[in-house]
Amino acid sequence: MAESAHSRIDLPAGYRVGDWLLTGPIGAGSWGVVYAATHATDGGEAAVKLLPTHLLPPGQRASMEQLVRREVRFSLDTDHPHVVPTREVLTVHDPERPELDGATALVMARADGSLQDVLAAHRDSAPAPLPDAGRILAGVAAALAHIHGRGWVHGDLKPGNVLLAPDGGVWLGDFGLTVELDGTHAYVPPLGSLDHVPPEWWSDREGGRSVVRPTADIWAFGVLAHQVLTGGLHPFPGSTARARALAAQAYARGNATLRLEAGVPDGWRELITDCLRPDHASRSALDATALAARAGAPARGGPGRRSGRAGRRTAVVAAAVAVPLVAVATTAALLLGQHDKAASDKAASDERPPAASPPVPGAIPAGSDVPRGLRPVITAAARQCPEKEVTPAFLAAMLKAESGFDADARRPETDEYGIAMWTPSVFKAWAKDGDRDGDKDYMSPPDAIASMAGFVCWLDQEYKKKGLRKDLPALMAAGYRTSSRTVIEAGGVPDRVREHTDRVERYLRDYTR
Ligand SMILES: Nc1ncnc2c1ncn2[C@@H]1O[C@H](COP(=O)(O)OP(=O)(O)OP(=O)(O)O)[C@@H](O)[C@H]1O
Repeated sequence: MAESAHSRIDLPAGYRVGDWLLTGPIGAGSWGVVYAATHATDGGEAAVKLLPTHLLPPGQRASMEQLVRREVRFSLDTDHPHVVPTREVLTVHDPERPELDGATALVMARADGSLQDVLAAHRDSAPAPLPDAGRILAGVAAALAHIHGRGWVHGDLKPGNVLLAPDGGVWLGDFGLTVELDGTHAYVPPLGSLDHVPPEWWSDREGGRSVVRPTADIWAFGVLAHQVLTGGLHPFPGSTARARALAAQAYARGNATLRLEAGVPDGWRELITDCLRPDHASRSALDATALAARAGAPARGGPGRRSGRAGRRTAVVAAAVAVPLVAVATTAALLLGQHDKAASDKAASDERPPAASPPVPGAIPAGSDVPRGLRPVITAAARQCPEKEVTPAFLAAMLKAESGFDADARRPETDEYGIAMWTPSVFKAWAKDGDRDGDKDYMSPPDAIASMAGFVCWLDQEYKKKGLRKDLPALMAAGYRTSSRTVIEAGGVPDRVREHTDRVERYLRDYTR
């Protein structure tokens, strides 16, 4: 299925999608292909995931389109240091390439590679934790806690979906199976990595769809943690993914015991055991918040703590004799077939305590007065702009200064309306359909905020072109109240809007502390 959707996509270097020039393919997944790209004007780097669904047979198209819509929605609405940042979402218009015309393009920050690549590189070494194992797992667990906290389930946690950022950061990616819970569970097509789905995945079906719960991610984390801490070994025996899945089901039925690899450090051993409880009910004692706390707490005696390096090496060598190579499949889906990979790792490891999640620069602080419901809208709007000054905190400061976050604000005497105080005729030139309901309405906060983000982004770029690089937030606020020309001609903030721009700067400082 996936092959037919994107296997014909073969784009030359320099192919343009929006403002992005594709430089070469990175890889392909179940229903998309990912290209490296650079920004046409500022040279910034990105990864562009092209998701063509229109060529699928009608029976598959509807459900794939739904998955793509969810992936886009989740990606735009999520802002977390351990979730791959999405810059913008575009639609490809290229009638000369029917295989691509109409495809969704997800523009993401570009990673250097995935955890799967690291495991593959260690496949011929003796089983041992990957360098940085604790930090990687703490990052993944923090991402899961965030995702679950917002009422979603990732649904496809596996090493291939853990991306490693150029600065060493850890990002969870690929939200193709990510789904918002409806109460305690949700339904998705029966897709997923056979090596990472929980035992109940095979039987818990309704109308041909799998029931998915947060505990499915917890199970997948247990498998992934075992792989990371052993250089790739799956916790269940078997030379193929299907054999390992059968072994996991035998364990879930009580016909086999869980035998983790001997070299898994003690604290992690207990955590992995809790993640791999045999059924949803017993696993649900561990939620993702507790998982993240335990995965990120080596200094307090949590999983990362371990006796001396020499002791670990002895255990690892013993394990290497007892358990030769266990193949690890990274297959994407039942629908796609499988490929196996043997994996193991160097005996030496450097398990550093995980760094605490750094605050995202420019994010809206948790305790601020920005209305909760607006935060994802503002965050998604800021993401549409590649300029570093256009942050969620800046847009929030602008909205507070413009309307005090009042969606019904009106100033008829100056012809300004709504949360972003748009003048209707000006709005028309910048209008975006932020809530994607088919129209663009300055009284709709998502439309007004997305349009504001687009306008201030353009202002920022105009100022930079003219060599105005200082106090850009104040200049954007001034340009929004007057015009870019007024600000450029004044060479700074015109006096008549100084009071307003001071307010924006003050709010921005409050949100940046
Ligand atoms: N932001 C990114 N930066 C760099 N590489 C990426 C990025 N996102 C995905 N990739 C890489 O692109 C390839 C395809 O990724 P994609 O998420 O489409 O599929 P997958 O996770 O490999 O498979 P599946 O979709 O079947 O689960 C993978 O090799 C992945 O590591």
